[in-house]
Amino acid sequence: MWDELKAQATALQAGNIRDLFADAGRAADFAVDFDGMLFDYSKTYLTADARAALIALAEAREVPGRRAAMFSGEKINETEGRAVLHTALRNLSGEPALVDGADVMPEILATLGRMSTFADNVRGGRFTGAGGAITDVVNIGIGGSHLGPAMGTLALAPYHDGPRCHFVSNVDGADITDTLKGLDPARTLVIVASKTFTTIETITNAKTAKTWMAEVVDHPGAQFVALSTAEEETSAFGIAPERVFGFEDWVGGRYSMWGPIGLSLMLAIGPARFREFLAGAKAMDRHFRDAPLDQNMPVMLALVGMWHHQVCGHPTRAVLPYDQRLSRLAAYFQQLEMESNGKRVTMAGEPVDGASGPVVWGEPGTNGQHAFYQLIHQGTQVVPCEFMVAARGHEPDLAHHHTLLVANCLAQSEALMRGRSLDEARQLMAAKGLEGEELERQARHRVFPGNRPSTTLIYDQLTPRRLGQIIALYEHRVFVEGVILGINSFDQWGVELGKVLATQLEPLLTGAAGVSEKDGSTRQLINFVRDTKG
Ligand SMILES: O=P(O)(O)OC[C@H]1O[C@H](O)[C@H](O)[C@@H](O)[C@@H]1O
Repeated sequence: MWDELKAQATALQAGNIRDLFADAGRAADFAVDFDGMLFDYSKTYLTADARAALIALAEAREVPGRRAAMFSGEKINETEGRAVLHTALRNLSGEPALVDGADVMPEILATLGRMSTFADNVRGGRFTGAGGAITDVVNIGIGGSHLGPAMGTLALAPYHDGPRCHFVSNVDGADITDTLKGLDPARTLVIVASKTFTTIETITNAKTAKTWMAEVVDHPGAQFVALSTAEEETSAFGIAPERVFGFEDWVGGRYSMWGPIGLSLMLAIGPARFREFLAGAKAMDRHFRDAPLDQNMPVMLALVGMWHHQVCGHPTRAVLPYDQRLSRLAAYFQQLEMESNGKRVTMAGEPVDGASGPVVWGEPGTNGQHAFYQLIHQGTQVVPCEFMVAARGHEPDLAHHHTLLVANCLAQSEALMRGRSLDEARQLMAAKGLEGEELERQARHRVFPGNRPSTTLIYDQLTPRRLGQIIALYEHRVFVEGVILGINSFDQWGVELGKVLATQLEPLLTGAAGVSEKDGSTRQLINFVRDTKG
C-alpha cells in the first residue's frame, strides 16, 4: 500500500522544503482553517500530488464510511464487541445517538445534569465534608481515568474558580503520600475514577485514601465519589449510588474525559465552562464528519502524520506546545495515540502492512529548546515536530512574555526548515575572526542541515472551547490513522501481560512463594529485593 508513496517521498526528500515556497500560494494551500484555529502543514515535503495520493489512500481505505460507522454507533471496536461513541458525550444538542437501536442521549444528558448539580453544590459550599466546605479534591485514577482530567485541569488553570484539584495515579506510595500531605481530610473530596473499578493501582490508592480520611472523619464514604461503568464494584467499595456517576462501555478509557471522568475538571472550572469545553469538541466532530477530506483538519493531521511515519520512515513525532499549561499534553497524547495505534495486527488478525503508530513524545516550549532540540536540529534522525501555540496568552500584564514565546515557536519551525549551510557557517566564523583550518573545523559544527518538516497549530487563546477542539482533533486524527492501517484503535490488549505477571510476582517479592519458575534475570532481581528490604 505504501510503495508508490514511498517512491514519491524519496524524490521529494531529495529536494528542499524551502524551494516549495516558490509557489506563492503554498502557505495558504497547505493549511486548514477551522473555527479560530489554523493548521499549517506547508513546512513539510508534501506536494499537491503527494497530498492527492494520500487522500486517495484515505478514500480507498474507506475513511468516510468508517467515520459514518463510528458516529452511527456501529460496533467498530470488534475485538471487544463495542460501539465507539465518546462523541455522544459532547453531543449537547441531544440529537439521537443509537447503540443497539436505543438512543443513549437521554442517559448521557441526565448524567451531565447530575454531575453539574453535584459540582455546583460542592463549589457553592452546599455539599460539605465533615469539617465544612470542600477545599480540595483528590482524583484517584490512572491512564484514561487520570491523564485527561489532569492535563485539562492544568491547561485551563486561568479558569479555575472551584476547589483545588489534585491527582494521584501511581501505585507508588510516594504519589498518594505527597498529595495528601497538608490536606485536611475533613474538607477533602476523593474521586475514585476507574472505568472498570478493578484497576489495582486505583483501588489500592483509594483504600489508602479511605484509611487516611477515617482517622479524622466518622463516615469517610460520604466524601467519596465514584466515576465508573461498574456499579456493583462501586457499591462494594462503599460509595452510595447518588455519588456514583456512570458511563457505558462504548466510551474508551482514553476517550473518556468528556463524561464523568471529567468531573474534577468540572469542579475546577464549573459546569458552564465544562460545557464550553464539550461544545468545542462537538464543533470539531461536526467539522470532521462534514468537511471534504482535503479541508478536514483531523484528516489532514492524520495524513501528514502518516506521510512522515509510514511513508518517509521517521520513527517518532514530537508534540511541542508553546504553552506551559499544556505540559501534560504529550503524556495525554502518548496514551491516546500509542495505546490506540500501537498494534501489530489488523482487525482481521493479519500483520500490519508496514509500521504501526509512531512513538509520540514532547515537552512544552521553550523548555525543550534548552534540552533536546539539539538532536532535532543537528542529530541524524529526522523528528517531525508538531508545534502548537496561542496567539494570545492569559496574562495581559505579561504580554511581552507571550510575544517572546510565540517568536520562539515560529523561529523553531523556520530554523528546522531553512537550516544553515556550510557557506553561511563559514561566514559566521570569519565574522568572529577565525580563519584557515580552525575556521573550517568550527564551521562544520555550526551547519544545520535544515529541510526538517514541522507543522504548526495556531489558535487565538487556550480557552475551554479551544482545548475541547484540540483534543477532539487529535482523537479523530488517531481514528483516521487507525482506519488506514486497518487496526482496531479502541482496544489495548498490549497492557494485559504485564498486569498478569505483576499479580504473580507480588507473592514472590514478599517471600510467600518460591522463585524457581522464573528466568535467571527475574530471579536475581527478586532475590535482590528480598535480601535488601529486610
Ligand atoms: O479506568 P480504569 O478501568 O481504571 O483503567 C485505567 C487504564 O488502565 C488500563 O490498563 C488501560 O491500559 C487504560 O486504557 C485505562 O485507561
